[in-house]
Amino acid sequence: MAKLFRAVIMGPPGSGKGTISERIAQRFGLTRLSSGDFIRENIAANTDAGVLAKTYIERGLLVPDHVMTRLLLPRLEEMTRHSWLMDGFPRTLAQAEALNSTCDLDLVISLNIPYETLKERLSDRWIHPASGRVYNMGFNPPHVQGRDDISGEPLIQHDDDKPEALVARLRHYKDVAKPIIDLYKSKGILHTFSGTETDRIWPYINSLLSTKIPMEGTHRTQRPCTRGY
Ligand SMILES: Nc1nc2c(ncn2[C@H]2C[C@H](O)[C@@H](COP(=O)(O)OP(=O)(O)OP(=O)(O)O)O2)c(=O)[nH]1
Ligand SMILES: Nc1ncnc2c1ncn2[C@@H]1O[C@H](COP(=O)(O)OP(=O)(O)O)[C@@H](O)[C@H]1O
Repeated sequence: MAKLFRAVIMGPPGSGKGTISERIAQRFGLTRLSSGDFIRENIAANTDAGVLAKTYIERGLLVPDHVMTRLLLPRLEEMTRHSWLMDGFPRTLAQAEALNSTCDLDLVISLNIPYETLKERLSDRWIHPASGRVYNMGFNPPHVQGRDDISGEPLIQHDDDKPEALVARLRHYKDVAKPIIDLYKSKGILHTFSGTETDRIWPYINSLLSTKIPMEGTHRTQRPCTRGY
């Protein structure tokens, strides 16, 4: 029987996590989860955690670990029938440890992309906030300028994609990601992909996942997101 599959994708801002997650979700039928989208949904719905999270995001800060885990872990525990890929969580070692005590991950993808490449990409990134679809005016422009391909709704640019904010984000990523990457390496589930172009990295990710993920339509088992099952 097909086994459910749970994975995390990590990488600095602009490394292509959103773009690659979307491809993985389409190709393998995984549910794509994004911590940022989830927080934005909670802010829009005015939940207690959303209101609290907003006060941090507005100041350009990470949402504290206890708020993130309270928001996300119950959601993951509900996903007993879906294979999923998580983007944006864990972002600290404490989050990784909390996830580890709730869920057995099958695989972690870590993207290793040069700084100059990241800077170029992010200055040209546009997003459809409702779906999380990302566009780049050179790499994958929308069919109609400024509009999402599927909904036709307007695209927006995040303030923190500006160059001055980016340097600090990248430095911060390096510091906090190192212990998380070490943790997943020690568990033997880390796969690192390096390069300057998503289209060149994608075939390697695709072939790795083809050997690991049951294809869409074969998700027959139920697997609680709890250790020990
Ligand atoms: N020129 C070029 N642009 C790319 C390539 N791959 C992705 N992009 C574009 C799409 C976006 O506009 C931007 C960043 O990609 P993503 O939003 O997928 O990155 P990621 O989710 O890691 O960023 P985040 O953590 O949300 O800031 O770069 C590539 O190979 N070449
Ligand atoms: N795992 C997380 N831990 C703490 N804060 C988070 C986490 N994921 C998202 N956030 C908060 O939500 C914001 C938006 O997240 P995201 O959409 O991933 O965009 P970005 O990382 O590009 O800022 C982040 O800047 C951060 O404040």
